[in-house]
Parts: sequence; C-alpha cells; structure tokens
Amino acid sequence: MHLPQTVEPRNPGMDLDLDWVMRAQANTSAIERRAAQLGTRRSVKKEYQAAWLLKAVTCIDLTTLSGDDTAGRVRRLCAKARQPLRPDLLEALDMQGLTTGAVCVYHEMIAPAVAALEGTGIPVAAVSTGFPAGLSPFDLRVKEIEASVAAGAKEIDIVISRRHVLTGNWQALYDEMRAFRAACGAAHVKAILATGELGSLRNVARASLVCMMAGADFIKTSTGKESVNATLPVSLVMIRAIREYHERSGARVGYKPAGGISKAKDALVYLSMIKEELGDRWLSPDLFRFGASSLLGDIERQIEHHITGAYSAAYRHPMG
Ligand SMILES: O=C[C@H](O)COP(=O)(O)O
Repeated sequence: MHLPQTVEPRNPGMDLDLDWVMRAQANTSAIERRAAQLGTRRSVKKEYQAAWLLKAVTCIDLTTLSGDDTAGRVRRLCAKARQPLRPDLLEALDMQGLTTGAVCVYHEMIAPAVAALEGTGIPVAAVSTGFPAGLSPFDLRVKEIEASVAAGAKEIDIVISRRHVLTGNWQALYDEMRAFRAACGAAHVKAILATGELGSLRNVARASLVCMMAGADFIKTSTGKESVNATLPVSLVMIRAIREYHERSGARVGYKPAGGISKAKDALVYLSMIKEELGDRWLSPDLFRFGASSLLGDIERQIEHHITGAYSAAYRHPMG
C-alpha cells in the first residue's frame, strides 16, 4: 500500500484583520473542561486502535533536533521513516508501503536526510529562523529559510517572535510571518507558536489567526524545547482557530502538536480530537502531523500487541 505525501502549500493567506484578531477569545475554564473530558475517556474502541495507530504513523514528522545530531543518526532516522514498523508487522498488516509523514531536522542535517529519502516521496522538514528561540537577526532568519529550501527541504518549520504576541504587536507578527512565507517559496511552511511561552490561551488563539492570515500552511504548538509543550487545552484553541479560519476563508490549515508526545494512547486522543473538532478531512498527513522524536517506538509496541492479541481480526476496520 503506497501512501503518497502531499506538500503543496494551500493557504494563500489574507490581509490582517485586526478586528477579528481582537475578537478572538478563549474561555479557559470551558476549554479545560473539554480537554479533561478528551484526556480521560477512552478515545478509540479497542478493536479499532491498530487502524488508528497506523494512521498516526503516517502523520508523524519523525524528528531529531539535538546538538549532537550526526549524518549517521539522521540516516538511521530516515531508515525508520521509510520502514516505520518491523518487516513482519508490516507484512502481517499488508502495509509494506507505510511511511511516516516526514523527517524533521536542523538545517545542517538536510543533505543527509534528502539523500537517504531519495525516491521515497517522504519530505524533509527543516526547523528554521533561529530555532528554537527565534531571536537571531531578522535578515539571517530569512536567509536561513532560503538556504534550507535550496538544500532540499520541502517543509520549513519557522518559529515566531514570541515578543510580538506578548506585546500585542499583531502587525509585526503578521509582517514577520508574511516574510517567512515568501522566503519559503513552494515549500510548505509551519508556524511554531511556542504556546508554552505565550502567556494565555487568548494569545494562542490570536497568534494562530494572525499566522494563518499571513499564509501559514500549518500551525504548530511548540519547538519541544519549551518547559511546557503540546497540551490538550492549547490544541483545542488552535484547532478551533483553524476551523474558524476555514469557515471564513475556505482555506484548510494543518495542525501539528509537538513536544513531549511519546505515548500511543496520547496519539489516539489527538486523532480523536481532530476527528471530532475538524472532521475526517483533517485526519491526513497533508493536514495533520505529530512532531515527535520518540512516539514511534511506543506505537510499534502497541501495534504488535494488537496484531498478536485478541483484536487481530479487526485492524482493517475503518476508523469509528
Ligand atoms: O518538533 C518536534 C519536537 O521538537 C519533538 O519534540 P519531542 O522530542 O519532545 O518529541
């Protein structure tokens, strides 16, 4: 089964609508109640879990973002992206063409990743713009994007300037994102909001809208380096901003929770939240990704458990 990856940008953006941005609110207690409900109930019936976990695999941006990354580590990561589960599991599931959604690395690791993924259709995503703090000079941040696109990255994960959000300078955030979008050219752009540093859910809602208005193809929670990374309340706020933006503009923007997602059961919660809040169209690697360095191992263990266990006959069932 071949699962082609799509990297076409799809959000043309729009003029900054400050009234809309300022109207954006987040009812913190209602959001937290809903998040608690999502986090504690069983998200997916047991007999369907293997099918959902296979879907999760296709949506992983398999990531290494460490100071001690080497070409060898990146090649091993790419081998895992090409064949994310053990061969016997893939054969049992008849999923030999299964791949992760992308591989995500720093700029210096793009070349070995591109070489290792040649001919697979798996895109290389590069973190950029002075990741993770985003505090290097603006012109260098733009040049970094251009260099990564020239090196073969098909997706660029930029970090926004948190200070623009914290000071309510929405025009500056919009202009910055617009410039990053332009520098990406045909590459797909994901805007990392670093939500753990934005101070409030209302700021998360407003920053999400501004980045989408400026043309972000995806909005992403975190770099993985903040002290608080992806959470369910933040995800609900961002997903609802995506829905609102789609209703108003017609454009579909993707969602990427990232940072600290390492358990298969958490992946199922995210997928079920996406299904309920945005619908099935978003349950696809072109509109949903997990940014994760250590999720795949647990998914592999859980899939093995499912196909060797009592639910082995049911893994082909549609998601329900
Ligand atoms: O963008 C991806 C994140 O940096 C990955 O975070 P993680 O290492 O906590 O999975």
